[in-house]
Amino acid sequence: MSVHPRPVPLIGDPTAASERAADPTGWAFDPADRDALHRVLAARRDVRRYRPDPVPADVLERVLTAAHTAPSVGHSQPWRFVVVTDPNVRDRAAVLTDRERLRQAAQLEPDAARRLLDLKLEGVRDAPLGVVVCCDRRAPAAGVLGRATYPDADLWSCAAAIQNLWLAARAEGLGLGWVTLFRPADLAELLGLPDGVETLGWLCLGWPDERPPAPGLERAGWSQRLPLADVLMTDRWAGAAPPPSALRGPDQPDVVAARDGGDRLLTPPGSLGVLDAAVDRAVALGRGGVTGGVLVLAAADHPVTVHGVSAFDPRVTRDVTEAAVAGTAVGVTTARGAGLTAVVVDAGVAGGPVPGAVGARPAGPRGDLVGSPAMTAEDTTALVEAGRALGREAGASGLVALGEVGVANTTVAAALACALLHVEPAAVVGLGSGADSAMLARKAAVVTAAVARAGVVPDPLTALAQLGGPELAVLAGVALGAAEVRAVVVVDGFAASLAALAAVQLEPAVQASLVAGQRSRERGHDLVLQALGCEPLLDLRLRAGEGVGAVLAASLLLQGLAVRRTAARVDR
Ligand SMILES: O=C(O)c1ccc[n+]([C@@H]2O[C@H](COP(=O)([O-])O)[C@@H](O)[C@H]2O)c1
Ligand SMILES: Cc1cc2nc[nH]c2cc1C
Repeated sequence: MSVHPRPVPLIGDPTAASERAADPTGWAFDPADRDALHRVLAARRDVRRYRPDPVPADVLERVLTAAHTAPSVGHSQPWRFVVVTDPNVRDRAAVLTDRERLRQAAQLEPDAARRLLDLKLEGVRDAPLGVVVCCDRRAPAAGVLGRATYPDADLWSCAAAIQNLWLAARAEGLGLGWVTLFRPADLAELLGLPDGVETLGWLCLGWPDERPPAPGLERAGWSQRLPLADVLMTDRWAGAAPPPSALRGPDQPDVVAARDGGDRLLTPPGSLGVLDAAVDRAVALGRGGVTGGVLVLAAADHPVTVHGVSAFDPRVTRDVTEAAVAGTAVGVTTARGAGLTAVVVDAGVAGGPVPGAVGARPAGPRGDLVGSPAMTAEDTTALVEAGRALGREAGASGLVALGEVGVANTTVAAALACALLHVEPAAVVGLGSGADSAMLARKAAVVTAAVARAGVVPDPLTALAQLGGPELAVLAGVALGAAEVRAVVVVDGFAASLAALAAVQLEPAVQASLVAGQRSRERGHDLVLQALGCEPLLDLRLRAGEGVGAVLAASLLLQGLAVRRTAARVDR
């Protein structure tokens, strides 16, 4: 293997993963600078008394620049600083605080009220400058990275700007007092703020006429700084039960080592995109050396076919399964081309056991979902366990691809999706192997009725028993067993992905073993991939089932692993 000088980017971070690994602490400031930072943090005070002397423009610009250097959600920089020097505005603001002070005191018990009135809270009148930090909230939260989930993160960003301003002011010897004794609407009106712009209060800024060694409220006995231990918890809220889990994802050093390995190739880091992420995953699991794998193809029929929900006769399930055993069905043929072997599992094909297939068939009654559960709880558990054993075995040496065949199982999968994802049938009912609009409407009605019959579904095993199917129970088990032995599990289309999702809901660490092979043509598949947190390698609008997408992706992954093993390296 050839070794080349490391291509150093001309822009951005020039450091190499090897340098960072050799000295993880190499980004630190020297101890004197670090200690200075901590001195500033400890000496920051809320100042309420000021000298009237002006703040020089260059000093003001430094502290405002510090504020503007703050972190912000999605780099949205939502802060706007209104620097108030006009005595008219300042005096009117001071009146507002006078009012609120008395109103707040009136809410308190008499003694507490007197203590509050003893405090000098406003400082607005004495400070030469007022800085009103405003948050411009007019951009829709969903458009800002990180704000769709935490809509108030823009306000927190402004609070971070205030903290920066405060610390920078302290380093200059300036005092700052953060006053929130305002009705926000009053302050907004005083400053003429447009709708959608909110204030975070008024910052008094100027040379301090007090140099408090400790926080004023602490000295006045309102409160004490709590010991750090009182506010610190580890992993979970104190007293909360740990989640039961038998499996673990790869250790963090292995995750980082996988990325380091990628960084040593003669190519820009992550240049293979989604494939690189999948390769990293495999390497972190200790599977960087794999050169093959197994397609586990699970087959079953479904009583729900009586409702006219598939474009095909149920007999097709058996035909495909027999062809798979013979090595000629589309899925196993594709697997062979990809360098994978196949294990065909008969998880309940109608017409009796399929010769040559591994048998893992339900013993008890099967239901049509609408009138009765898909299968019994005992059968569900047994099938998951049978799958688990197969997964362990298949995963011992290589990749494990999940494939299924079962006429009408896109209806089954849609019902299972409703239970596992808490979504409406309309979001997950799709064309399957070729429904028309009338059949789509029947599928939606069947799924709706099935979900209503099943009622509240407390856990994934119950979901599989009530609204799933035997091939999906087997595949959920395969994912569990393969993850147990740290194999990479390549997931196929809609139904196979729901089996993987059931496994993840049973054991969250399974997710670390998953690679989404593809985004299929089926309507609800993307929602399932989102819930899995997996970006698919391929998007070919496949609707072949049988693990076709999984093995095509597995082939790509094997190529990616070979590249990772054999491509030119850089020297550091
Ligand atoms: O993988 C998919 O997302 C996918 C999408 C549509 C159809 N299928 C296959 O088609 C069959 C189910 O389709 P259907 O219309 O009978 O529910 C089943 O055998 C699946 O393997 C698979
Ligand atoms: C022919 C046929 C082959 C399949 N393979 C997986 N699902 C299938 C559905 C049909 C209908």
